[in-house]
Parts: sequence; structure tokens; C-alpha cells
Amino acid sequence: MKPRRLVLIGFGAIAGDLAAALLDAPQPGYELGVLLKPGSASRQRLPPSCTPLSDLAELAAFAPDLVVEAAGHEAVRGSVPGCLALGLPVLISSIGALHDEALLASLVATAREHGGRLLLPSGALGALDYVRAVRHASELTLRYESRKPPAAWSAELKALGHDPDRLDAPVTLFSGNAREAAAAYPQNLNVAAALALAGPGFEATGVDVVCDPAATGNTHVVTARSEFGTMHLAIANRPSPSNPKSSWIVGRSLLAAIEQFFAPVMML
Ligand SMILES: NC(=O)C1=CN([C@@H]2O[C@H](COP(=O)(O)OP(=O)(O)OC[C@H]3O[C@@H](n4cnc5c(N)ncnc54)[C@H](OP(=O)(O)O)[C@@H]3O)[C@@H](O)[C@H]2O)C=CC1
Ligand SMILES: O=C([O-])CC(=O)C(=O)O
Repeated sequence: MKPRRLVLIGFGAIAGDLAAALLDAPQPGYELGVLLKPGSASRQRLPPSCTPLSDLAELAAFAPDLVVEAAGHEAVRGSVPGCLALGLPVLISSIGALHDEALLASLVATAREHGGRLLLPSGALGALDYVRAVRHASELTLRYESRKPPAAWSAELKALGHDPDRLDAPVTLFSGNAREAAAAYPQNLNVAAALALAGPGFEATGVDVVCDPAATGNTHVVTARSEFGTMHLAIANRPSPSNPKSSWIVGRSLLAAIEQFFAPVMML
């Protein structure tokens, strides 16, 4: 069997973790191309076996089986449409970009027209299968709370006049719906968008964002209540050693999604 060919978009905390795991995978293994912006400082971190790619033409010539985005909302707007237009499946981390209804509609239309597919992983969260199962329940309420330590919110705290190193009580940064949350916090609320898309939609998904000096990691609490019962999910993720905003598990969630993509048995 030939190695699978993947293109990663971005090479930061998440893509770096993912690449290390993919390059360590048993036979048939993976061959990796990495698409970065011109002049990107991340280029110097690429392992020698990865092929650097500068644009969509080079990506197309690499002929990937799958493209994996771990770069941010701008990359979803800038690079994902072109990948879908090439008929490629694209696994995206920056799900929050899909809060933009026009972008989502255009990505779906491009995927339909060219045979590409947009794939959405669990990322830092879990239990999206349960949320999908209750999405049409008539009495569904869905609420998500993000609670992270000040290191994940340094710039935002400073903008509000707080010193991130001296915060002594929790600060509620946001309370509203998933569309507003994903738009306002592109690097921290992608999971809210994933929940909304799995569940009852962006407006019907409630979100609270709390910065808490006592938080033991990047914590996520999801409560789904419906006529079918109640799910209460609490996850305390260790932050990525390279980026405190992102949970360390995200690279492994992408790896699990990639394994599913190529597997003869699929868990849904
Ligand atoms: N679904 C989920 O659960 C989660 C999703 N995320 C999403 O994943 C993204 C990446 O997270 P993380 O790895 O921690 O972030 P990092 O900041 O560590 O890395 C981002 C990487 O993307 C590159 N990049 C930025 N813009 C582009 C672009 N337009 N085209 C190509 N490369 C680009 C950066 O390059 P350079 O060095 O040049 O800046 C850098 O290599 C987040 O922004 C967020 O949207 C994050 C956490 C959880
Ligand atoms: O990694 C996390 O804990 C969640 C996150 O940043 C996001 O959803 O964007």
C-alpha cells in the first residue's frame, strides 16, 4: 500500500503536533506537504521530510488525498475554497470561520459542484455524536461554557484593563450565542461553532466565556437537555505547550479524524 498524501495548511502548535504523530505512524505512513504564507516564520520548523508549498498550484501538483487546515479563520476564507474547487476533501480546525453564513454557503456550494468535502473534527471537545443525535429534539436546550486560565486570554485581558498575571477572580468575557462568540474570538471559540453545527445551529447554542485564574487547564462544559434526557460533559484539557489558547489534544483529534477518513470501518 502507498503512503497517504496529506497537505497541512499552517504549521503552528496543532499542525506541528499532528505532523510529528503522522510522521511516526506505521506503514503505509504519510507523505506531508505544508502550505504556508510567503515569508512565514513557521517554515523553519518544518521537518526535512515535509514538502513546503507556497500556493494552490503547488498544492494541486502535490496531489493530496486529504487537506488539513490548522491555521486560522483567514486560511479557511483564503485557501479552503480553492482546495474544494479542486475536488479535495478538507478537514478544518478553524470551524469558527463557518459562523459567516455566506462563507459556509459558498463552501458547501463549491464542495457540491466539484465533489470536494468539508470535514469537521471534534477538536478540543467531545460528544458531538450525542449532540447530533438530539439536534432535532423538540425540547432541546444546548449551552457551552469555556473556562480557561489567563494565559489563554492575555491580550483580551489587557484590552479590558486587567493584568493577566494578577487576576484574582474569574472574569466573564462573553455571554451570548455561538455565532457572536465564534466571530468575536477566532482563536478560542471554534468548539462553540462545532457544537452549533452539530446541534441546533448558531443562534440556538448558548455560550459563556470565562477567564479564571483558578482554572485547571482549558475546561469545556456542555449541557444538552431534551425530552431524551440530559448530557453534562466536562473536559479539562491541558493547554498546548506551544500555544496556551489551544488544547494539546487538538492535534490528536485531527489524527483520529484522519485515521477515520482512511479506515475501512468508520465510527460515526
Ligand atoms: N476546533 C478546535 O477545537 C480548535 C481549533 N483551533 C483552530 O486552529 C488554529 C491553529 O491553532 P494553533 O496551531 O494553536 O495556532 P498557532 O498560532 O500555533 O499556529 C498557526 C499556524 O498557521 C499559520 N498560518 C496563519 N495564517 C495562515 C494562512 N492564511 N495560510 C497558511 N498558514 C497560516 C501560522 O504561520 P505563521 O508562523 O506564518 O503565522 C502558524 O504556522 C486556531 O487559529 C484555531 O482557529 C484551535 C484550537 C481548538
Ligand atoms: O483548544 C481549545 O481549548 C478550544 C479552542 O481554542 C477553540 O475552540 O478555538
